[in-house]
Amino acid sequence: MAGQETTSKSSYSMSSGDGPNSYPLNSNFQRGIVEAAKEPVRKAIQDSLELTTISNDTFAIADFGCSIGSNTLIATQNIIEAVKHKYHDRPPLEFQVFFNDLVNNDFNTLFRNLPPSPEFFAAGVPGAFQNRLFPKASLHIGFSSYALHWISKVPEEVVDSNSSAWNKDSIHCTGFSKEVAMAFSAQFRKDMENFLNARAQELVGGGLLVIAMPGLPEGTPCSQTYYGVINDIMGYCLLDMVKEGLISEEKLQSFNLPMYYPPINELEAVLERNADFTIEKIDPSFGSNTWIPTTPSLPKLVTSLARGIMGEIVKEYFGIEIMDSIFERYHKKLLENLNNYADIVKPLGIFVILKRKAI
Ligand SMILES: C[S@@+](CC[C@H](N)C(=O)[O-])C[C@H]1O[C@@H](n2cnc3c(N)ncnc32)[C@H](O)[C@@H]1O
Repeated sequence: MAGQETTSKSSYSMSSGDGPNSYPLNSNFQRGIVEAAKEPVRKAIQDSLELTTISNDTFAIADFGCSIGSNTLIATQNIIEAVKHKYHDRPPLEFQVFFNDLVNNDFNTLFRNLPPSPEFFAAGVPGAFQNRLFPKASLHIGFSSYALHWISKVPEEVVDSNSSAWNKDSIHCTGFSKEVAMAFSAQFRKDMENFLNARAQELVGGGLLVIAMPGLPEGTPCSQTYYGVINDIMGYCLLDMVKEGLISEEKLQSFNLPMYYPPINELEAVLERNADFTIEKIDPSFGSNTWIPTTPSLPKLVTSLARGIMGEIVKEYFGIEIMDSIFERYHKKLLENLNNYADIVKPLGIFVILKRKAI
């Protein structure tokens, strides 16, 4: 739709700074994932990392979609410890850690929170991870946690009122027509292929690519998962605000979240099609213990999670003046409907270890 504002741009990032609504203070769930990844990452480094040489004794690690808070620092520190342990009997390594995220990411806050004397050389690498970001064969380990479900853009047909895949009825998940779901799925497939192709060029032979991301168990509709609930509640709040005349219907109709939670079989199919990596491990029910059960504190936790993730998008699209009102409604709706969520499938993660084939 020429000239119409849509959410199809790819410049959104997590809520910046370190204030009460920022991503660093609202990402405990993601921290649980990074902590759960510690042991399988250690094991993969011990058993599967297969480097013939490490030139200049320099070991390069990149975190794709690192965001702002301490989660990326925990994840990269865990990798460094495991690599040091594996190579303890060779000359000491120097570590270089590259923190990648979109250009709008608040890299300043990230770098301000580095430990005073980090045992690595740190660098920020801005740009979309669907593209090449590093020279050929220059990385030993790539890592990405809870970032690859962000697709590079909302598919064009989804915001085109002339298309059968025009999504005017739902911001995400419940209410998606078959055509809308197919458009999101195709965009995810394309983005994931680009991500894998770029990393295949950047990793050395025998290097590892570690991925943790949300996904859906086979046969489970998104609406029956916490991921679906988180996004659908936002949709219901926005709809209420349309009814009250606080935002226009047209504005809501063109709003979509650039996210896709792949069913496990869709992700597996993309991984298997890639000829450059061997699949060392796929765990389709990863990290579910990091979630707390349905308790009265859940609405607060989920609201803070949703604000950390969706806050910037909502602010940019609907304006800063309605932010507090939206998230107050969000919290209230969760409280009112708590009983409806008792049977919702816990958030499930997918954990993948890939090894770059010899080049
Ligand atoms: C939910 S956060 C996860 C951050 C961090 N890995 C963690 O575990 O806390 C997802 C991050 O992915 C980033 N992201 C989304 N799309 C991206 C892209 N195409 N390229 C690079 N980063 C991207 C977002 O800006 C955001 O910081």
